[in-house]
Amino acid sequence: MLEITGLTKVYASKQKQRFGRERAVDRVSLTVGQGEFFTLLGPSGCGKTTMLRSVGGLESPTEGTIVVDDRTLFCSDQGVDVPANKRHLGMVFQSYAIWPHMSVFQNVAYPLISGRRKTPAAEVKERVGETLEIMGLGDLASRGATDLSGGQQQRLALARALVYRPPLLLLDEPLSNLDAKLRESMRKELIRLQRELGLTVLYVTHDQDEALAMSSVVAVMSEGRVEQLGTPREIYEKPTNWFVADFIGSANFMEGGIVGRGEAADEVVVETPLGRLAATGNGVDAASDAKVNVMVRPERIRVSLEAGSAGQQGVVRNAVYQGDVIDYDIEVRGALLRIKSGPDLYVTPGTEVAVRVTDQRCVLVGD
Ligand SMILES: Nc1ncnc2c1ncn2[C@@H]1O[C@H](COP(=O)(O)OP(=O)(O)OP(=O)(O)O)[C@@H](O)[C@H]1O
Repeated sequence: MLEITGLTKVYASKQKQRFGRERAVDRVSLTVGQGEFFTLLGPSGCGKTTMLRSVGGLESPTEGTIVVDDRTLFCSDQGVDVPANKRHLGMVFQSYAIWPHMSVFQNVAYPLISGRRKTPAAEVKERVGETLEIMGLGDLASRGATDLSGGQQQRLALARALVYRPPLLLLDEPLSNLDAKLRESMRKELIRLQRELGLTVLYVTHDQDEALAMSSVVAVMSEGRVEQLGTPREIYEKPTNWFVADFIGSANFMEGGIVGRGEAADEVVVETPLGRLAATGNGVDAASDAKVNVMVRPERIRVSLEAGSAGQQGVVRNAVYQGDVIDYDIEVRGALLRIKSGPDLYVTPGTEVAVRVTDQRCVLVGD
C-alpha cells in the first residue's frame, strides 16, 4: 500500500553541521500494508514528523522513493515530486486547523467542493452526513466549528480528513492537545474507526502507551533511523537493543555472565543479581563468556513478604502508590530494581522482601 525506500532528508541548515547528526531522516525503508495502523514512534527530533510530511508532500526529501498503491509520489532519481494537493491523502496534524468561520457541516464538506473537486450537492450532503454520523457529530452539523469541545474539534478534523475516503490517512500526534481521559476515549474511537472503515493509517507519536495501544505495527525511530519494527508485543517483550528496551515502557537492565546454554536453541542461562535467568540471545554472542545485559520488565518481578519464599532477598527503598499498581525501588545484591506489583501488597521502605523473576525467557540486549 505504502512503500518507502531509502528515504533521506537533509535540511539545509543541518548540512553545514560539522559534527553530530546531519540527516533528519536517514535512508529509511519500510512498507505499510493495506488496512494497517502503522506508527512511527520515537523521541522528539528523531525524524518521525519529517517522514510523515514527506509522505504527505509537505516536505521534499533529499533522496528516496515513496509509492502509494503503485503510484509514485516521490522519486529522487526520476525527479518525481507530486504536489501535496494531488496526492489525495488524508492528513490531520497536532494543531488540527479547522476553519473557525465555518459550521461543522461546511468544514467537512470543504474537501469535496474545493479546487477542482465539484461534487454534486446531493452527494456532498449524503457523504458529509454519513461521515459526521460515524464520528458521532451528526447532531452538531449546523453548529459553529469553534463552539465545540476539544474532543469534538478533534473528531471534526478527522471527519474532514476522512470524508473523501483517502487510501492513506496521515496522523501527526492528533490526540496530543486533549486531556488524559479524552485522549483515552479518542484512542478507542480511532481504532474502532480504523477497523470499521478498513483504513490504512500512518501515525506519528512520541507517546509509547498510545503506540502500544493503537498500532498493528510500530517502527521505533532514533536519530533518523528505524531501530526496530514489529508488533506492539514484539517491541515491548523482545526489544532488539538497549534503546528500544529503554524507550518502550520501563526496563531493568542487569549485568550478568553467561553460565550455560538454556533449553531452547537460542537460549542461555545468565547469572544475575536476581539469580540464574533464562534469556534469549537476540543477536548477542551467546558463545562468549563476556558480560551481557539482561532486560526484565518491572511487572515481571514478583515481591513477596512470606518467610521462606523463593527468590532473592531485597530491601524496599521506595514505594509509590499509584492506585492500580505499587511502583517499588528494591535493592537486591547491590542492584536497584524497579518493580511494579499489584495493589494488594503494600510494603513500606526499609522492609525486607523476597523478589523473583516470573518471566520464563528474559531478553539479552546489546548496546
Ligand atoms: N525546517 C527544518 N530545518 C532544519 N532542521 C529541521 C527542520 N525541521 C526539522 N528539523 C530537524 O530535523 C530533525 C527531525 O525533526 P522532526 O520534526 O522530523 O522530528 P520529530 O521526531 O517529529 O520530533 P517532534 O516529536 O519534536 O516533532 C530534528 O533534529 C529537527 O531539529
